[in-house]
Amino acid sequence: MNALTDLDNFFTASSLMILTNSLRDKGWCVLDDFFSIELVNSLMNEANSLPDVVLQQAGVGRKLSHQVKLDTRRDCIFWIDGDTQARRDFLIVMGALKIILNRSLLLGLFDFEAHFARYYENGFYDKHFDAFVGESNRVLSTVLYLNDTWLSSDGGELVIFDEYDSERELIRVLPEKGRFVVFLSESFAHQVNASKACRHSIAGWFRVNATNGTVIDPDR
Ligand SMILES: O=C(O)CCC(=O)C(=O)O
Ligand SMILES: [Fe+2]
Repeated sequence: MNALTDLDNFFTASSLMILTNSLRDKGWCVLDDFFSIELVNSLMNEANSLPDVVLQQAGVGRKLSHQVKLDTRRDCIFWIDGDTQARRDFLIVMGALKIILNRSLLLGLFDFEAHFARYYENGFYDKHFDAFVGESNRVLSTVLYLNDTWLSSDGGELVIFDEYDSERELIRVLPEKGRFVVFLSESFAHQVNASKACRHSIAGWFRVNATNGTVIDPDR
């Protein structure tokens, strides 16, 4: 994959337009075929071949308030560093997207963090926000779905709720291969319905820098 010489090469002009317009107008977007199928395939191979022992039970809260709570969240995760070509490629592409989004929406995004997520049968994630106003530096949430096939009977939908009425369902997204979801982290409550098959995805967050007088960012 090329270095970041020509940012737009990774994406089609039309999908970038849909993404930026939707984020500006609604604050969320669902796109199919946003990434090349080669990249999605190699990420799926990686997700599939990660052995159970390297995955960690996902928790809620950050740093000192981090806790594993199996009654609210049941998925296993593996943070993505540039350890393999596919992971490096994904981070490069998301870095390109960060620059494009900063140029078109002036979001001031600073970095991107992401993990593979595996929801085994009966895995779920209760309704939550990825960020709380004034408490987090996560600005944009992203999810890329990897499973080669997904039937509606497999469940595992991502449900996004209305930003002004968090009881009202806005959209239900089936985790179909290559589907990419982006939404404002502080604005939209969402949940993952119980999955009846093993569900593979990459969840990621674009963040702003939270360095202040006492704490240096980045930190997880
Ligand atoms: O996998 C999904 O559809 C969403 C996951 C999620 O909400 C999260 O990891 O915070
Ligand atoms: Fe989330």
